[in-house]
Amino acid sequence: MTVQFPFVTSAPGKVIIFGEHSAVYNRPAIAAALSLRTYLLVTKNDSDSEYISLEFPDINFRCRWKKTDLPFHTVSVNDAQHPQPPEELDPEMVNDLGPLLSAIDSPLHYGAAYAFLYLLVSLCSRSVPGGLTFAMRSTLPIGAGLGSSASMSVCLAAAFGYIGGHVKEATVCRDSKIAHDSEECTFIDQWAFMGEKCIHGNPSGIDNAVATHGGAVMFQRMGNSLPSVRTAMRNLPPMKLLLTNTKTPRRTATLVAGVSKLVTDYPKSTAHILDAMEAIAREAYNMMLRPFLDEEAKRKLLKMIRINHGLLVSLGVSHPNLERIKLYCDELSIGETKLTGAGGGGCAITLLRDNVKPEVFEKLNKEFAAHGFESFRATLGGKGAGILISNDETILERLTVENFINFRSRDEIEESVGCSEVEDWRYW
Ligand SMILES: Nc1ncnc2c1ncn2[C@@H]1O[C@H](COP(=O)(O)OP(=O)(O)O)[C@@H](O)[C@H]1O
Ligand SMILES: C[C@@](O)(CCOP(=O)(O)O)CC(=O)O
Ligand SMILES: [Mg+2]
Repeated sequence: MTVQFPFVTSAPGKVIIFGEHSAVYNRPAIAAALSLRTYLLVTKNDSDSEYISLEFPDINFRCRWKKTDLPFHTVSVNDAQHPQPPEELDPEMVNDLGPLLSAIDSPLHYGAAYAFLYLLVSLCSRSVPGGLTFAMRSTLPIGAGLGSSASMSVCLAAAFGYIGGHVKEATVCRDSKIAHDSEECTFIDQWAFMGEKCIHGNPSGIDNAVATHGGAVMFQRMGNSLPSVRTAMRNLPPMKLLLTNTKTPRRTATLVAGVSKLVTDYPKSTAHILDAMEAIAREAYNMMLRPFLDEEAKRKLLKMIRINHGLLVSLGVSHPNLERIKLYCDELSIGETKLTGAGGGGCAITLLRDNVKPEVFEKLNKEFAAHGFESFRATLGGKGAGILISNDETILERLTVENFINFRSRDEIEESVGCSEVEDWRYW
């Protein structure tokens, strides 16, 4: 299989509707892909063939490594087989990557570089061409609970899987159905999970599953040695969701570690909290299987959002700014609010009641603007991992590192290379 450069891979972010954090403790959770996505451009420059470079302007980070310094010797290559991800990060590889990462002092940069190198060395052998540059841009807010880390890991796993010859070029075009499944998807999903491990230690796998397969899922991790269960929810009933970003930065790694400590220190009481979260996710799943929600179902779903948020508060993962959003939405009676993703800042979702008057939203937006919060309506259940390989001159002109670095807004990214704008995108 010949690899054609340049190419772009892409994957969506996600919204967890029920079950964040409890998902890490093998409880079911419900999440859907989001219309905001990450794009990874891969270009080849033959005059710079000793190096592999990354350009991650979203986090103000660029770095490059000599190809001969990469620890390819830690991977045993069997050309007849595609590499299988280990249960845990490989200790030898982790050890050998240490010196390549030691000069990086920001945890944001460190996590991104660690996932990048781990997946590069695992999926591309020594024969990886030198002179490659990987430029990443995201239309998602980063570190805000919408799964930017998983969409990044999926883009990396897909790109390295394609370069390493483990993932065939995708063929499914734009109009075919969402929540796609294939051998390639399974491979990308499993390796993206390793990327998530590099970034936040103990992921459940729900974010990479949604970013790979798209659509909406009920997901349950079954422990380290058993495969997770992923049930596609094909007809998510229409739900009016408002997403609000507190813009308060936080790291998933810190919040997941905080909950882990609480679960260790208070095993009995936290077990009840996690059980309650499981019950909510299961009840919500049964309700969300219906093609539409009657009044009674809507009322119940609103209450479940409220209960789930309360349980997350008790795990210590809310933040005063998330509570402010909840307070304003409660005061104006526009719906029920819960944090989404790891919490501690980042985003809240509000399930809106019907018939909220436009002037009420105006009032709410003024309150939010005064605090620097940003609200947007989300489209849920979009496409999963995709690849753009094109021979069209007008598209090729856009696929330059410089162009990727200089995009100034979400709209510019979407208009230039976006999945919703460019016809040539294909999905695995
Ligand atoms: N576009 C991007 N460019 C570079 N790194 C990214 C990008 N998106 C995500 N990351 C990595 O993922 C981390 C954020 O992951 P995380 O804390 O799990 O938050 P979330 O997944 O909710 O956005 C960042 O610190 C960075 O290391
Ligand atoms: C808290 C958790 O449930 C979701 C984290 O999502 P995010 O990184 O905040 O987008 C962790 C996980 O499931 O891996
Ligand atoms: Mg994340």
